[in-house]
Amino acid sequence: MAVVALLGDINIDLVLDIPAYPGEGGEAIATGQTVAIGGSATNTAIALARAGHECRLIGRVGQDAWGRQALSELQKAGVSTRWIGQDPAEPTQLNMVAVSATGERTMFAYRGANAQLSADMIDEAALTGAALLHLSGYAFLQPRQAGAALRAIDIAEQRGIPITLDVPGGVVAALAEALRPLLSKLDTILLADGDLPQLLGRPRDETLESLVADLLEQGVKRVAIKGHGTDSLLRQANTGDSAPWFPVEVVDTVGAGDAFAAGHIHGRITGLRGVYCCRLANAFGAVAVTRKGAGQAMPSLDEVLNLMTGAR
Ligand SMILES: OC[C@H]1O[C@H](O)[C@H](O)[C@@H]1O
Repeated sequence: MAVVALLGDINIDLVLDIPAYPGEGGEAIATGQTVAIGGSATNTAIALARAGHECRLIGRVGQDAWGRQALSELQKAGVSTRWIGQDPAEPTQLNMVAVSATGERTMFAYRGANAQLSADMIDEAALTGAALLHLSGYAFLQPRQAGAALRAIDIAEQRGIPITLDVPGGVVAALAEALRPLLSKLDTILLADGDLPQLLGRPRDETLESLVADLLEQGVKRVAIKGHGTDSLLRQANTGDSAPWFPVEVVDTVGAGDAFAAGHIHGRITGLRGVYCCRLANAFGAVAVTRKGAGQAMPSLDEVLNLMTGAR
């Protein structure tokens, strides 16, 4: 198995179950709650570690109980915490996540220690021997953390390490300006089709094919379009692959995109063809949505393979 370096948020998610999203100014009574580890890059790291890869997570937590819980859960999942700093001034990021009965989520975040990761904190050793560097788009929301992500990208580029970037749902408007100059550096970008126009600053009615073609012209080598109830796609310069979504019962979509990214990365670093990367990504995502929470909902490889082969 391979070494994967990942950079992004390390959070504690407080997930509240609500019957339906009440709309602005409305009120909802929670019917249940879960407190567990989350953060987009963190979730992907947990899924890849469960698939047997050596995952080195680069990030920052607070010197507090949430930070200690996060480090302990990461270690239990087999993720290396050697490159995670403990910030003396800022708390670990706490995310309030409201999940409705249909599994859709709304998040409220205080970024805390994550946003304190800076370029000078990036230790080149974290990328030594890495088959891939994976970044979460959330890392580009705050200038200091974005500087750290850019430093990691520079190191990866110098060493010829492929870079993957996940664009989380709901934040593309805030990220587009920061992400556009990076496109030519990416091996793979993973995003939802609905986020493409905003990422590229193009009209909403433009076809998916022309938007993907634009991304490829800008130098991204592979564009992975997340399916959720629909086919997922993988486009490269001369080829395109797709795979159908798995019809599972959706309990909670938090972390689904992170699991999807893990499936693609697992396929990529184990040398699988594009169509199998798509299938794996769908299966990782599908298992994740059948369970509550993010980090703890990340699937094992056995669960993924059972879903793909129809085993019970
Ligand atoms: O992608 C899901 C993650 O995004 C947010 O950062 C939450 O922490 C959650 O775990």
